[in-house]
Amino acid sequence: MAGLNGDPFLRIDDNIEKLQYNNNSKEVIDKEGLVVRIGEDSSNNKNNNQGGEKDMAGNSIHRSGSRPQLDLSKAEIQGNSEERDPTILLPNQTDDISHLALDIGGSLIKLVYFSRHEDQSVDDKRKKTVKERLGISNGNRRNFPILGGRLHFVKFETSKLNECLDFISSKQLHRGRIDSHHWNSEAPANENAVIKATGGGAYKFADLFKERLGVSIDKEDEMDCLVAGANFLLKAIRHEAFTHMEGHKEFVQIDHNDLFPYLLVNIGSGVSIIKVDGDGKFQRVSGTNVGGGTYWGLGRLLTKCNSFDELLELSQRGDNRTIDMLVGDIYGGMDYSKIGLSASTIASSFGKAISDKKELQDYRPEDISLSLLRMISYNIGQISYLNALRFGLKRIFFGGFFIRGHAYTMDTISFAVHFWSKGEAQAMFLRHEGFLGAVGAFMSYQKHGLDDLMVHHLVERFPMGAPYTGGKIHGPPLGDLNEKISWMEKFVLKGTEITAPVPMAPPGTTGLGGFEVPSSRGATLRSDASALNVGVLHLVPTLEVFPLLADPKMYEPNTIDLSDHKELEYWFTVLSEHLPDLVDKAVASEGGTDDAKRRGDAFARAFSAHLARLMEEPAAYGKLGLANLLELREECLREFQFLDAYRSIKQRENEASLAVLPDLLLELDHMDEETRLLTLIEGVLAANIFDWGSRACVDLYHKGTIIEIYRMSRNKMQRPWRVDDFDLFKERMLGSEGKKPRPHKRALLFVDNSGADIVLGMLPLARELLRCGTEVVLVANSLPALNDVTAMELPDIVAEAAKHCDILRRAAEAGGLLVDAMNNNTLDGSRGNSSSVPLMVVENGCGSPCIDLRQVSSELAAAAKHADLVILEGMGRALHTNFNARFKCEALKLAMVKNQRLAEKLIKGKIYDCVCRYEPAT
Ligand SMILES: Nc1ncnc2c1ncn2[C@@H]1O[C@H](COP(=O)(O)OP(=O)(O)O)[C@@H](O)[C@H]1O
Ligand SMILES: CC(C)(COP(=O)(O)O)[C@@H](O)C(=O)NCCC(=O)O
Ligand SMILES: [Mn+2]
Repeated sequence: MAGLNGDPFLRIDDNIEKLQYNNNSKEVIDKEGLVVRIGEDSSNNKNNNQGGEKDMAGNSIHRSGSRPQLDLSKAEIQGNSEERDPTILLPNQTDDISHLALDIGGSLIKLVYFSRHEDQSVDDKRKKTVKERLGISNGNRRNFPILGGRLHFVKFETSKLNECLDFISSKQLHRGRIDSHHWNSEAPANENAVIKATGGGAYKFADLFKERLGVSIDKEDEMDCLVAGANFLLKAIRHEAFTHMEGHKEFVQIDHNDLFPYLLVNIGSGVSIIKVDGDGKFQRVSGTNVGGGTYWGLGRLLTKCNSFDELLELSQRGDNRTIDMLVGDIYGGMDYSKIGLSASTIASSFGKAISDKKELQDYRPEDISLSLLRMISYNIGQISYLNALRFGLKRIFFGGFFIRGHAYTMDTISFAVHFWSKGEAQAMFLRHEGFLGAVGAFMSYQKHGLDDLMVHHLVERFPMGAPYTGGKIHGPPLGDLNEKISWMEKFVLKGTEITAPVPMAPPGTTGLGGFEVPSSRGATLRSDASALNVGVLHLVPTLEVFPLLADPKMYEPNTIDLSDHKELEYWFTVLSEHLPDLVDKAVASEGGTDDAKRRGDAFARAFSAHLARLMEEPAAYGKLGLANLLELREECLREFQFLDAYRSIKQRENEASLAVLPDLLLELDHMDEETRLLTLIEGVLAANIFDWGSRACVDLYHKGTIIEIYRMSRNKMQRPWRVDDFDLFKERMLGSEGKKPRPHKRALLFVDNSGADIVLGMLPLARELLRCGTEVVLVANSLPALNDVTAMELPDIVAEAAKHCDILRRAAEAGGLLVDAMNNNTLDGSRGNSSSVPLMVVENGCGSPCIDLRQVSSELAAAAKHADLVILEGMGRALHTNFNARFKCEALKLAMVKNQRLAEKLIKGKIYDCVCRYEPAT
C-alpha cells in the first residue's frame, strides 16, 4: 500500500522511553494493608454528574422528598425583589446537611461517610452536540445534584474514641455542608451541625462530640437503622449476600421482590434477632446476651490476648478436643448414631475442664479460643434457627462484626442452622456485615437520595489508600498522593509479614454434627481491615442498564468465571508478568520523572497486593470475573494518577493509520459490494491485533512497523474463521436473490483499540453502514484503558479521517462531530449537509477494556433506544465480556483472539483465530 509517510515506518516499540522498573517487592498485603482499602481514595471518577433539570421531553423534574430538604417556612426576599438574583432568607433552615453517620456500639464505632467527586468535568463539546442529536439536551435522567460521590466505610474500637474523633476532625467530616451544588468543606464550622448516630454510644458520648467537635448528635433508633441498612444493602449491592458452607463461599442473587420476610441476626457485642417483613416493618423477636462481646471478653480473660484479632488468630491453631467434652468422650469413642451424633460432636463445651485436674495455665490459649468460638457461634446458630422456626422463615442473614469475615465462624453458624433445620433454613452473610446500623443511620438523613438508588448506580472500588488513625500505623490521615506513596513504601518494609498466607482451609466435618479442628496452615489472620471485604462505593446516578439487553436479570457480563482456581492462577500470572511493562509505559507517559517512577512503583505494589489478596480469596471483593481484574488494574493506575499510560502510543498509531487510510478507502471503493463487505469485516478482525494488553501481540510489535503488522495480519485472514457467521450477516446486509433488504436504522459500534483498529478497521465499516443509510453511533470508553480509544479522542480522529472522505465528512457534520473537532482546523465549522445520516460518538460510561452492560452511560442508553444493530468489537468487549450476551436487536461480535488459553477454552481454536458471530434479534 502506498501513501505511507515517515512516521508509520517507525517500529511500534521505538521511541518509548525504557525505564528501569524495580520489581523486587511485588506482593504487598498486610495487617495495615487493608486499612488502606477502606481509607483514602484518590481515584478518578468516571462520573461527572452533569446536572440537568429536565427530562427527555424537556419537562421539569420535581425533586423527590429524598433530596436535600430546605425549610422554606417564613422565607423572605432580602433587599430589592426586583434584583435578578435576590438573596432569600431562610430563617428556619438551620441544620447542616451532614455527610457522616455513626453507629457507636459497645465494642466498635462504625462510620459511613460520603465524599463528593471533585468536579472533573472537562469541556467536552462532543457531549453537548451528541445530546442534542439524541434528544437528551439536558440529560434524560432525573437530576441528582447531591448524590454523585463515594461512600466510605471505616471502623474504630469504641475504647479508642479519641482516634475516631481525630479522624473525623482531620477529615472535617463533621463540617460537611452543601450549597445547592457542592459539598463545601471550606465552610466554617456551623454551630448547629448535626450528625446522625445510632447505637448506645450516640447517647453515651453525645456530650463529648459536642465538646470536641462542636456537633450535636441526632439519635436514631438502633433497630430501625439495622433493618434500613440491611434492606438497602441487599437491594443496592449486587453481591452483598453469600452463603458459607464448609469453606465454600457463594454469592446469592437476591430477588428484590422476594426478599421479605427474613430473619436478621446481628452479632455485635450482644445479639439482636429481628424478623423483617418490609422496609421499616420489623419486630425484634429475640436476642441473646452471649455474643461477640462474650467471645472477646471471656477470651481475653482466659487467654490474655490483647486484641480481638489475636484471639481469633489463636483459634486457627486450636484443638478444642482438649477442653470440650465430646460425644465420643462419653460413649467410649463411639458415635451415638441412633440420635445422629458423631463421636466428634461437642457434647458439652468446656466440659472436659471439670474432670481434669488442670488449671487454666495448663490449657493452650489456642484451644481455649477455639472452644469458645465454637461454643458461641454454634449457640447463636441454634437460637437463630429456633427463631426462624418460630416464624416459618427460611432465610437468615447474619451481620455484626463478630463474624469478621472469618471462615470458621461462618461455617460453624451455617452448620448449626443447616443441622438443626435439616437443610430447610439457610444461613447467609453480608459483606458489609458490621456496617448495617451505620448505613441505616446514614440513610435516615432522608436527603442523600440513597433510598432511590438502584444496583446499577453503584460501582464498588478497592483503593489502596492510606491509613487513618487506628490500625497499627498511627498518624494523621493521609492528605495527598505523596503521603500515600510514602505510606506504601513504609509498608513494603514489612513485606514478609504482609504476604504471609491466611489460613482459609475449610474445616472438615464429620457429617454427623461435629467439626474436626480447623486445619492450621499458616498462623496469621488477615488484617482487620482487609477482612471487611468492602471497598468504597461510588454512587453514579447517571449509570443505566443497557436497554437492548434481552434479559437484564439473566445477564452475566463475564465469560470467564475466576472461581475456578486454575483459571485465576493463569490470569494472575498473565497480569503479573505484564506489570513491569505496564509500569514502564505508565511512567514514560508521565515524562519519566522521579515522581512518576515513585508512583509507578507504588502502583505496582498496590496492584500486586490486590492480586495477591484475590489469589488467596477470589471472592473477597464480591464475585470475581476476568473483567473485574482488568478493571481493577485500570482503576489502580488512576489511583496513582496515571491518567493515560498509553497516550503517546495511541497517538503514534493513530497518525500512522490515518496516513494510509485514503489508500485503503480507495481500494475499498473499487470493489463490488460483496467483496467490500468481506474486506471490511476482515479488516476489522485483522486490525484488532493492535492490542497492548496482550503479551503475544506486544511481542509481535517488535517485529515490524504498524503498517507491516497490519498487512501481515490481513494477509493471514483466512475463512472460514473459527466462528464464522459472515454469510448470514452478508445476507442480512445485501440480501439474497437480488432482493435488497431494508438498511438498519441505527447501529451502535462498540469500538476497541486506537490506531489501525479504529482507523483502518471500524471507521471504514462505519462508513459502509452510513453509505447504506444507517445512522452510526461510535461507542467508546469514557476513560482510557490500555490502548483503547476514548470518546474524547474520537472526534479528532473522525475529523482527520473525514478530510479524505465525503461520506464520513457529511455524516460527521450531520452528527455534530465536525463542528467541534474541526473548529480549530481547516473547515469553517458550518453544518454542511445535515440531511445526511449522522455519525455520532457516545461514551460508554466505563474505563476498562471490558464492558458490563448493566452499567452504561445515560447517553449510551439514550442512543440505544433507536438502534437495531449492535456491533461489539475486540476481545475485551466481545469475548471476555458479552460473548454470551443476548440482545433485543441484531448483534455482531467481532474479535481476534490474542491469547492461546482463551482461544482453546472459548472457541476450541488457537491464538490469532477470529470470531465473527452474528445473532439475529431475540
Ligand atoms: N477489632 C475488633 N475489636 C473489637 N471487637 C471486634 C473487632 N473485630 C471484631 N470484633 C467483634 O465484633 C464485636 C462487635 O461487633 P459490632 O457489630 O461492632 O457490635 P457493637 O455495635 O456492639 O460494637 C465485638 O464484640 C467482637 O466480638
Ligand atoms: C485486555 C484485553 C482484553 C484487550 O483486548 P482487546 O479488547 O483490545 O481486543 C486483552 O489484551 C487480554 O485479554 N490480555 C491479557 C491476555 C494476554 O496477555 O494474552
Ligand atoms: Mn482494547
